[in-house]
Amino acid sequence: MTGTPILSTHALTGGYGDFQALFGIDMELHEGEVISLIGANGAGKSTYLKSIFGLLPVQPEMVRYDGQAVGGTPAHRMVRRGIAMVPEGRRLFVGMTVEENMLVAIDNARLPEAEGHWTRERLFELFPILREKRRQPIEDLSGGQQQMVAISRALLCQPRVLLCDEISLGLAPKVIREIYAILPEITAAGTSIVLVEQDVSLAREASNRLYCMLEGRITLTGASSDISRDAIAAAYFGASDAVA
Ligand SMILES: Nc1ncnc2c1ncn2[C@@H]1O[C@H](COP(=O)(O)OP(=O)(O)OP(=O)(O)O)[C@@H](O)[C@H]1O
Repeated sequence: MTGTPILSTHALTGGYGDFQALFGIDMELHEGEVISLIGANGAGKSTYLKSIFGLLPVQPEMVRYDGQAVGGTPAHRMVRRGIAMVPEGRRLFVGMTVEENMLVAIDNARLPEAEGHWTRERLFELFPILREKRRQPIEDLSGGQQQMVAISRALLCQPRVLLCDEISLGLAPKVIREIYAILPEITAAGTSIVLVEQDVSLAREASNRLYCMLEGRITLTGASSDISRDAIAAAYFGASDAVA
């Protein structure tokens, strides 16, 4: 790909205290693109997203966003700059309503709701069930509906980059399709997406390019439509000939 990426990482290393989980991750995300990151449990996908998003320590030059070194910037400032995350497990606020959960990140948003593309009204059009349930406590919603709230909360930050950590996990196929159907709308609105996804078929279909991770390293990358299933299987499980 040509041009300056909106987000990139450079020999990114990281982990938890003395435990190193990531060993030099290079990645580029260009404007309007969806990239997916696949890999087995424990490969380091969530750790990688957290490292980008300022939830784990990294060196400044390891993460570049919009032409600047931003590695290690705290998450709330990342949000203000234009990076938002839908975390694994959704992390919604129990005891608050659907709408309160949606609004919780707005104070920190890159743009005020009225100036941004994403408004509650727009999100209620995309996810009509949330309009219906807007005054209900979040714990009364199904898993899929809660995921819609988590995505809405992130979009209300008006991000230029959206990091999604396993948004399909534990959801019924119909709900997954409903949620994935809005990804083109998100990119059309000017937001590029990094998608961590366990389901390889879903990851391929939804993304322009794919990265496969194994034990903290990228073992395969290429255009999602070009990479063969055999190459993915080899990269996923660690055969030495996994080359795109
Ligand atoms: N809070 C933590 N403290 C210490 N080690 C951790 C912590 N979270 C994850 N790890 C370890 O870091 C490595 C990478 O885990 P990570 O959760 O990033 O993998 P993953 O690819 O996202 O897997 P999953 O799909 O299961 O979430 C694993 O060895 C894991 O045990």
